[in-house]
Amino acid sequence: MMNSSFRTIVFDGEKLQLIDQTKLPAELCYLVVNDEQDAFQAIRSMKVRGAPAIGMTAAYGLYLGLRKHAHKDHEVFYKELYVQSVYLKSARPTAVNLAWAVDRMVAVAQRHPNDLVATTLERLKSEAESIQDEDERACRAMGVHLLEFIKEDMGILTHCNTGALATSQYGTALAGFYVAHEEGITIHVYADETRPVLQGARLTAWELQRAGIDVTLICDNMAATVMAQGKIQAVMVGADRIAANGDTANKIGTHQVAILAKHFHIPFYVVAPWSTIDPKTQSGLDIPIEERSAQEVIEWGGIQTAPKDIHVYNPAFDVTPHELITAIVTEKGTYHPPFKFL
Ligand SMILES: CSC[C@H]1O[C@H](OP(=O)(O)O)[C@H](O)[C@@H]1O
Repeated sequence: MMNSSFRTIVFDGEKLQLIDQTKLPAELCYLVVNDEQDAFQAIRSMKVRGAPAIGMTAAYGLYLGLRKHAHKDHEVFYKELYVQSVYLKSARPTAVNLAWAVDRMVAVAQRHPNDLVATTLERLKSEAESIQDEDERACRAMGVHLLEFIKEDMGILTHCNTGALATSQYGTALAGFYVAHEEGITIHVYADETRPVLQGARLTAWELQRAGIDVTLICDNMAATVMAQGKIQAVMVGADRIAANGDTANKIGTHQVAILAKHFHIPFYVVAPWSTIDPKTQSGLDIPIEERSAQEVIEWGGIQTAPKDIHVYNPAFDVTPHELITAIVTEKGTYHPPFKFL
C-alpha cells in the first residue's frame, strides 16, 4: 500500500480527525470532529473536500452524532438518525458520494429494525469504517487501471485535487500518478491552479511534490498554451457526480479543459469510484450545482482582489458533456462511449 506520509481521515474507533485542508500548504494540521455538526461544518467550509472524503466524513459524523443519543429509546434514536442524515446530506449538493455514504449508513440501521440501540450504533460504526476501507481499495484499483493510459515521459494535465487529500489514500485521477511512480514510470504532471479555491495550487502541487512526482503548476488560463506546445498527452480529472449518460460534474473549469483537449486531440479521462456514478440522474442537466460565497472570488487570504459589492457568480462545479470524454475509469474497470450507467 501507498507509503503516504499523511492520512486525510483518521478514525481510531473513538475519535475522528481530519486534515484541515484550508490550512494547506502552509500548515499540515488536524481538526477533531465530535459529532454531526462538526462534520457538517468541516464539509461546508471545505476543511475536508473531495467527493469520497466528504462521504466518509459524513458517515463518521453520523455515527458520532448518534452516539450522543445512545441512551435514548429506540423511536427517538431512529428519529434522530433520519434528522441527522438529512442535515448531513445538505452540507454540499453536487457530489453524490455524500448522499450515497449517508444513505448507506441509514440502510444498515433499517435492515435491523429490532436491534437494541447499542447494537445499531456498533453496526453504524463498522459501516463507516467499511466505507473508508472500500474507498482505499477502490482508489488503488483505479490507479492500476489507469496504467493502461500512462506511458513513460508523458505529460498529463489535471484539474483540482483528486489525490490522497480527496479520498482515504491514493486518490482517483492522482492514484494513477502514484501507481505509475511506484512502478518507476516517469510522468510530468501539469496542475491547473483551480480558481477560486486553488485546490490545484494548494493541494495537488503540495501532494505530488511531497511524493517526489514531477509537477508543474500553471494558472487555469495557461492550459491551451501547454497543450499547443505539445506538453500534454492526456488529461485526467476526477468527478463529483456522473450521470447515467456519462455527463460528468467536476470542479468548475473542467468543461473548458475538456473542450481544449478535444481541440488538440488529447484524450480526456474521468476517474472516479463507482459510488460517484448516479444512475438516477439521467443527464448533466439534472445535476444540482453548488453555488458558493462571493468571498471566494473577491478576496484571498483576507486581501481584497476585486471591487467591493461587485456582482459575482461562483458555481463550484460544471458539467462536461459525455461527448468530450474519452473514457471513464472506475475501480471496476474502464468504460468507453457510449456510456450507459443503469
Ligand atoms: C476525488 S473527487 C475530487 C473532486 O472534488 C473536488 O471538488 P471540491 O474540492 O469542491 O470538493 C473536485 O470537483 C474534484 O474533482
